[in-house]
Amino acid sequence: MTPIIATITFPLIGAYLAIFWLILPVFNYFRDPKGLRKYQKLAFFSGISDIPYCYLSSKGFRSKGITEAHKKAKSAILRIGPNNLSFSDVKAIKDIYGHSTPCLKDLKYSMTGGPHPNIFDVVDKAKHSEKRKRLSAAFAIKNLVHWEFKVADTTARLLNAFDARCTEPLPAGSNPMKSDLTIEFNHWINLFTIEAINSIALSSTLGVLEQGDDVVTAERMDGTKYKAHYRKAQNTSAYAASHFVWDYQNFWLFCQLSKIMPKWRKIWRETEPWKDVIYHQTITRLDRYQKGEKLDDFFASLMDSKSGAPYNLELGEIIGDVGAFIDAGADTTAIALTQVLELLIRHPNHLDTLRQEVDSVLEGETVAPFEKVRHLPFLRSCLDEAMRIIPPTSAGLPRRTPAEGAMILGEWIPGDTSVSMPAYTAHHDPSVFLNPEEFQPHRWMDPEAKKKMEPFFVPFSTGGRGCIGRNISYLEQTVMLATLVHRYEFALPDASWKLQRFEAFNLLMGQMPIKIWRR
Ligand code: HEM
Repeated sequence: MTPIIATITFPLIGAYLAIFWLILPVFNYFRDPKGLRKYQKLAFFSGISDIPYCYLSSKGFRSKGITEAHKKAKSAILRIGPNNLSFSDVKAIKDIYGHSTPCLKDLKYSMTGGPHPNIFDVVDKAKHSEKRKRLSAAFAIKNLVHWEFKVADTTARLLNAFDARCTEPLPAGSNPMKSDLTIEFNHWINLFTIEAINSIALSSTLGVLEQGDDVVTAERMDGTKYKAHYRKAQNTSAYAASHFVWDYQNFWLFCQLSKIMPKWRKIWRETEPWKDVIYHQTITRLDRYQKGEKLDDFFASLMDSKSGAPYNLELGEIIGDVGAFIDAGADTTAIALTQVLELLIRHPNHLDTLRQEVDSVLEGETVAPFEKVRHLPFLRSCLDEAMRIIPPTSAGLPRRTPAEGAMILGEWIPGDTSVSMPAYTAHHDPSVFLNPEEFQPHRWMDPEAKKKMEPFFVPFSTGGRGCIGRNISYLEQTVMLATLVHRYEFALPDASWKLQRFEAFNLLMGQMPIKIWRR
């Protein structure tokens, strides 16, 4: 930069920052047009900037941070940004997310979505209903039977990998040797959920379970192909956005500024293949469709109505929705399965109870048949209790009040305000879940108690924008957990070992090295 340009540029940047980051926000804070100044703040600067919330997000567990901040402030409503309110009373769930809420998905979704909104990030109610209706049959509980054989087949492929990595039984009371920790469970279970969703959604087999890694083909729109890390690209995309997206005004600027740092340049580079993986998966399946192959998968429901009439969607929309399935449908279920296994290994009494229940219905099958295990009450209690204690999507899902405002928790919240309630906060409310920090699957076994807890158990969110893949996830989780506990014994490195997490959009899990051996 020449000295003359520098003399003009730096004062301009300085003036921009002073006006838009300080003078206007402070002026608006005191002018208080929406009356939000009465609420307690997450941090000293939360009334004038979203940076404190971005900072909390960058620390890796914002849902827990927000839960603690509500407790510390002894307040059910917390101002977490100039135009952003967090709620901690479970009664707010219905107001913000319930079927009759007037709130819509917040700006976050359009900012991180692609050029064609997909079923996950589309904001407009009518457009969302149209998409959801098209896909509802494919996701319906009565149609699970279509996907069961795909899940069973993928489970059997994971067992091949696990059988090959089995070790000798662990002598009672000892810790495994490092060389016996042959399975990084979170890695393998992610490969399983990646294969399962690609099979269910696109009739595609990637071969990652046979390879033991996440390397797949990515394809640019000009047709050039290259090899890319599927899971790494997906997770890094969520990781990168989660640092900056909460400041809607400055999101783009923060992303660009971050690229000054070599660490962030590398991170953004690693995100790039994700769109090319989605493109390759879509184009490959589209080619099979155009050649007249009849396949039973989500893609088929996206292309033609039940009577066979084509929807004639634009390619961009098809790519968008395929991206939504394979993005939303893999890591969430993998997080749930890693979490439940960790908790069960740490609570051998519950693992024993679960084994007895599963063993009582299985008769030598390698993969647990869904029909035999789907109604086992303790199995379902273990899955739900793990998703209660650590919801895979723990953080507050941002919604926006309509222009005319909305009643939340008995308070009138002005229009165009961001509002949210973290599932983590709801699931750790002691007035609903007694001793919320304890893993107690039995809490779900009493039908009366269950009825009281259920409205506030929201790992899949709730209402019209609740998870459409819930039944499929339960299918995968139920078959996988029953199969694993029936076939293997497991051990963690030692009692002090801790599972690492980073909350991007979902609560991504770190490595979980385990020793396994056949029962
Ligand atoms: C344990 C597993 C899962 C959890 C915890 C989970 C959680 C959620 C949550 C909390 C939402 C609402 C997101 C928001 O409002 O921003 C959601 C939406 C969604 N999920 Fe899941 N999910 C899981 C599995 C799946 C699976 C297997 C699929 C299969 C494709 C899937 C597909 C979707 C889609 C397409 C949406 C958007 C629905 C809409 O807006 O109409 N999810 N999920």
